[in-house]
Amino acid sequence: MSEHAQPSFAAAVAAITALLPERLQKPRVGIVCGSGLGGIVDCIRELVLVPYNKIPGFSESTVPGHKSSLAFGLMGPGEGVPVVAMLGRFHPYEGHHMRAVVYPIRVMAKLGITDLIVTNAAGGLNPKLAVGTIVVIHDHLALPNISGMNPLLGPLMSPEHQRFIPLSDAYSPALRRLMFLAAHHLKLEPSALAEGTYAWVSGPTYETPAEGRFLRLAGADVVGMSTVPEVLAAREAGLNVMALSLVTNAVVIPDGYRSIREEVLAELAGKRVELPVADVVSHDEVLEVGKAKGEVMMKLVEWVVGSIPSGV
Ligand SMILES: O=P(O)(O)O[C@@H]1C[C@H](O)[C@@H](CO)O1
Ligand code: HPA
Repeated sequence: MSEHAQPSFAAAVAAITALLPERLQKPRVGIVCGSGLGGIVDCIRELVLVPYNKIPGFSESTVPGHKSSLAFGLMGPGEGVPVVAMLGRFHPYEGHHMRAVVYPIRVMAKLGITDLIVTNAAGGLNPKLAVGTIVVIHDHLALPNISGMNPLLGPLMSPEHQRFIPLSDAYSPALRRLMFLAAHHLKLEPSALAEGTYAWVSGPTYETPAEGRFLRLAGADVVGMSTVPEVLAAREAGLNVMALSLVTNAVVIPDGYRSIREEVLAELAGKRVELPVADVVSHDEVLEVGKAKGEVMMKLVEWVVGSIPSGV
C-alpha cells in the first residue's frame, strides 16, 4: 500500500464475507497474534482461514512466526463467540507504511468487532518480570508518537472519526479486570500475570543496554516493536482494547553493565571477577519462548473472550 493510497474498506469487507459462512461474518472480538503466538487457532472452532493475499489492501507479513491469514471462527463455551484473529501483523520496520500497519484493525472494526485483544512478544525492562511472565498492559510509552511518527497522522478517516483521541484509559479497565479473573479461574500462580507499561520502539534492532536503562528509567516495564499503532487505530474506531505482552527475554540486567576496565584491573591485580553479561537476544529465542509459554496466553485469551458481556 503506498503512502497516500486510501484502500477501499468496502472492497475488503466484501472479499472477506464472500469467503465466510453467514454465522462467522460478524465477529465480535478481534485478536492480534504476536511473534510465535499464532497457536490461538487451536482454540477456534469452525475455523475458516482467509489469506491476506485474498483481501484488497492487505500486505504480507515478512517476519518468521507471523503467518499471513485472518482466522475466523467461534471461541469460548456454549455456542461460542464469533472471533477474527490476525495470524501475523505488519511492523513498520518491515517497510510497511503506517497506514498498512493499522489497516487490518480498521477492516476488523468495519466487520463489526467491539473488542480487540492485542498480543506481542516483548523484552523485559523491569527486573521483577521473569522470562515467561505475561504482562497486562495498562499504559504505553511511545517515543515515536511523541516525536512525530504517530500512526494516526494524516487526514481523518471519515468525518465521524475523532481528531483528538484521549489515551488516558486506552487499555480497558473492564477487560484488564477480566484477564486477572481469568488467571484466577485457570489457577495460575499470581506471579504468572503482571501489569505494566509497554514502550514502543521501531526496531528492527534490539535495544542497546543504555537504551534499555533509559526506557526503564522513563517508567516502562516491557519493550517491543508493535501493538501501539494497532491500539491507536482501535481507539480511533471506538473499540475496547486489551493488550498482553509475553516477556521473551530480559533487556535490562539488574546489576548494571559489564565493565572491561574493572575486569582488566582485577585481572592485573591477580583477582577473579564475575561481572554480569548482557543477554544477546535473537528472534529465534523470542519464538522459542513464545512456543513454550504461548499456550497459557491462549487459554487466558479464550477465557476472557468467553466472558466478555456484549458491550463491556
Ligand atoms: O509482533 P511482535 O511485537 O510480537 O514481535 C516482536 C517484536 C519484533 O517484531 C520481534 C522481535 O523478536 O518480536
Ligand atoms: N526488544 C524489542 N522488541 C522485542 C524484544 C526486545 O528485547 N523481545 C521481543 N520483542
